[in-house]
Parts: sequence; structure tokens; C-alpha cells
Amino acid sequence: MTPPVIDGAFARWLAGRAGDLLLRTREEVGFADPHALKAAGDKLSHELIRTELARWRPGDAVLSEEDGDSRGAGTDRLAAERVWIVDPLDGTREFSEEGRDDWAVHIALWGRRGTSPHKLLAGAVAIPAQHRTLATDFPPAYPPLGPHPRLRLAASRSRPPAFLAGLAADLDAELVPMGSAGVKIAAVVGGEVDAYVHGGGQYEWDSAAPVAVATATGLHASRIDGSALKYNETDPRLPDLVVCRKDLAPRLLAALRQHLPG
Ligand SMILES: Nc1ncnc2c1ncn2[C@@H]1O[C@H](COP(=O)(O)O)[C@@H](OP(=O)(O)O)[C@H]1O
Ligand SMILES: [Mg+2]
Repeated sequence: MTPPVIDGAFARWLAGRAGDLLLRTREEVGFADPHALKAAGDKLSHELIRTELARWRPGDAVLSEEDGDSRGAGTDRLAAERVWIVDPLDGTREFSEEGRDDWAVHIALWGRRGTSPHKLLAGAVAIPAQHRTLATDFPPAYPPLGPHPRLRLAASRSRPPAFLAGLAADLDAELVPMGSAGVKIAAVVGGEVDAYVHGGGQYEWDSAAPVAVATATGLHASRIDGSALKYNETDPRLPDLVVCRKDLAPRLLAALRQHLPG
């Protein structure tokens, strides 16, 4: 089957293919040995994505979590016009826990000539166990204001930043723990939470695809100090971010300033 030519639709197609493979891998490998399941999921999804990108987008470079070669300086991605930034399995830990649906596949495309600061041209986040894929070819509608009386902040289930409890207290917000950066940003896009705040560690592939979708939807996405998120940098570490409704951003960034060192 020939995949779509338009990059956003291609990203949706590829994330969906990898997601189907991950669902089958969960069934075939089972949950008895979580390490084996995580390793199988990472490897199989990575190989599928690598193979399809080499076949259908042979002129483009790739930056992948599972590909040590693409990470450092001196790789062809630093001179490339177009770079696919992919996380074959985000929320690996949750993928290995039976019954959990908060894990995702991230496929993003960065372009040197992109006009926004992040230069992400297209992206898709597949959440296979929730049967949904968000992508920039048909960006989701801007979320309505939630019915919840208190602000809801999505937070890492296993590695929430130390400042988050204080931030939530200042804002009288409720923390909603879940796995996967893609799932948390999808929760903002869907209006289930008002914001996702993370700090302390992460890489470009953890946020590129969900940030592409969130900004195509019209949401705010930045570093937690308010500066621009940048992709395809020499060092792929991108330790923190905030994604939220545009109207909430000034209040959230002001509160964050009170909690950041320096
Ligand atoms: N402090 C940290 N250092 C490195 N990676 C981090 C991190 N905090 C979160 N991440 C990564 O960001 C993704 C989302 O994290 P979380 O589920 O905790 O919200 C996970 O990606 P992977 O599952 O692809 O490894 C996780 O490894
Ligand atoms: Mg990840």
C-alpha cells in the first residue's frame, strides 16, 4: 500500500502502523516479564518506523530515541533540510503494565525552513490503546473551557518535577498523574486537563510530535521560562515544557516564575 504524500497524513499513517504493531506485541509477548515487553516494543516499533521512513522518505534524516547514531553532533540530521523526530514508544513503563492505556507513538517532522520557532512542519501522536490518533493533517478543535471548578494539571506519574506540588498549591490546581508526554498533551488538546507541565529531564522526541499537534490546534507550548521550544539541536536534551490553553499561559508562566531556581 502506498502511504499518503502529504506529510501530516503520512505521520498519521506511520504512527498508526507502529501503534497496531505495539498492540500485537503486547498480546504476543504478554506482561509476565515487563523488561522483555518494553524491549520488544521499543525495538519492533523503531524498526518499523526506520524501515518505512527509509522507503518512503529516503532523502530525509531521522532523530530517534532508539537510535544512538542520530543523537550526537556530526550526524547528517544537523545539515538536513528535513528531519523526522520520532519516539517509537513513549510511556514505555505504562506500555508494560497490563490494563494501562497511557502510552503513545510520536512521529514529527522538523524543517529547516519552518516559519514557527519550533520549525515543526507536521506531527502525529497515536494512542493505540485509546483507539485515537491526533495529527496535524486534521488538527483537533481548540478545547472548550473545562467544567471543572479547579485547574487540572497533567503530571508525570513516575517523575513529576519537584516544583510541581508548590505550583499546584499556588494555583489551587489538582494534579492528574498519567504516563507519556504524548498522552498528557493529548489530554490538554482534548480538554480533559488544562495544562501539562514538566521539568527535570526529557528529550526532543518526547515532545516534538505532541507539540506539533498542540500548536496546530492553537494551544500554547513553550519552555517553562516562557522561551521557545527548539528542535533538531546538536544536543537533543529538552528538559522542560508547558502546554496549555492560550488564555491560561500568562497566569501559568507567572506562577512558574515563582518556582524556578534563579
Ligand atoms: N527526568 C527525566 N529524564 C529523562 N527522561 C524523562 C524524564 N522525565 C520524563 N522523561 C521521559 O519523558 C517521557 C514521558 O515521561 P512520563 O511518562 O514520566 O511523563 C518518557 O519517555 P519514554 O517512555 O519514551 O522513555 C520519559 O522517559
Ligand atoms: Mg519518550
